[in-house]
Amino acid sequence: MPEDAERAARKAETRTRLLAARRAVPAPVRAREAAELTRIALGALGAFGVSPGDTVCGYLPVGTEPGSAALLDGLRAAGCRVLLPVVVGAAPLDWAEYTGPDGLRPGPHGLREPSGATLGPSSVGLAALVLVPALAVDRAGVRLGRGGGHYDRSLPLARPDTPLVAVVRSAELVAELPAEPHDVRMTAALTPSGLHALGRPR
Ligand SMILES: Nc1nc2c(c(=O)[nH]1)N(C=O)[C@@H](CNc1ccc(C(=O)N[C@@H](CCC(=O)O)C(=O)O)cc1)CN2
Ligand SMILES: Nc1ncnc2c1ncn2[C@@H]1O[C@H](COP(=O)(O)OP(=O)(O)OP(=O)(O)O)[C@@H](O)[C@H]1O
Repeated sequence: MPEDAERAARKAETRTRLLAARRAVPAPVRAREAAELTRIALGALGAFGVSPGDTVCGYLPVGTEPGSAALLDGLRAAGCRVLLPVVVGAAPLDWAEYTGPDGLRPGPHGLREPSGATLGPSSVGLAALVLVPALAVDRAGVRLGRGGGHYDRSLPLARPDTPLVAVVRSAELVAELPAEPHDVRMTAALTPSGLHALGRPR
């Protein structure tokens, strides 16, 4: 098998294994982990250089993903403007403001997306912090996502000094993942056991 096809097959297999492991976590454990993620993320805003009035790009978890709407509500209560991704085919992600649970409508892949105006793909460049959904992340900051390449096309539009924080379960922070040239490196991992700096600080 050519090298690329081999790596793609390995990544697909890893995604299947990680999603199955997430599904095996009992709902009460997931809820406890989500509460820890909220506590740790809100406690770390100052360390990330995020102040009231700043914009934070987050995401609404789908299925068994770590995270919660409560984390987004907490960011808003801390005075942040929260943007959520809006999928537009294979283009870089668009973004729209999260105004609370009532301002959402169903999107693709079981996602809920803001029903308000989209702000354009470059609005990720307004973010003081980006919380990035991931299936796994390694110590060097290499992220494994859903396989659509959405975040890899969008994150180059973030400011170079903006922390890019992958949100994962503790077992999903791993020693090494297969890296590709287009992979945008994460600067930290947010897990229910704490925040972990990854790769080289930026
Ligand atoms: N919450 C969240 N939002 C996101 C992403 C993500 O990974 N998580 N994305 C990252 O790029 C983009 C959307 N890409 C996605 C691609 C596939 C699936 C997916 O496989 N959904 C499952 C249902 C969820 C599950 O049970 O795990 C499905 O369609 O069956 C979700 C999002 C932008 N928004
Ligand atoms: N910057 C980019 N420009 C064009 N294509 C890209 C870019 N980044 C990734 N892709 C393409 O997207 C596909 C999926 O990439 P990858 O496996 O890294 O996705 P992922 O990071 O796991 O997914 P996601 O970000 O959607 O969660 C690959 O075919 C890759 O070539």
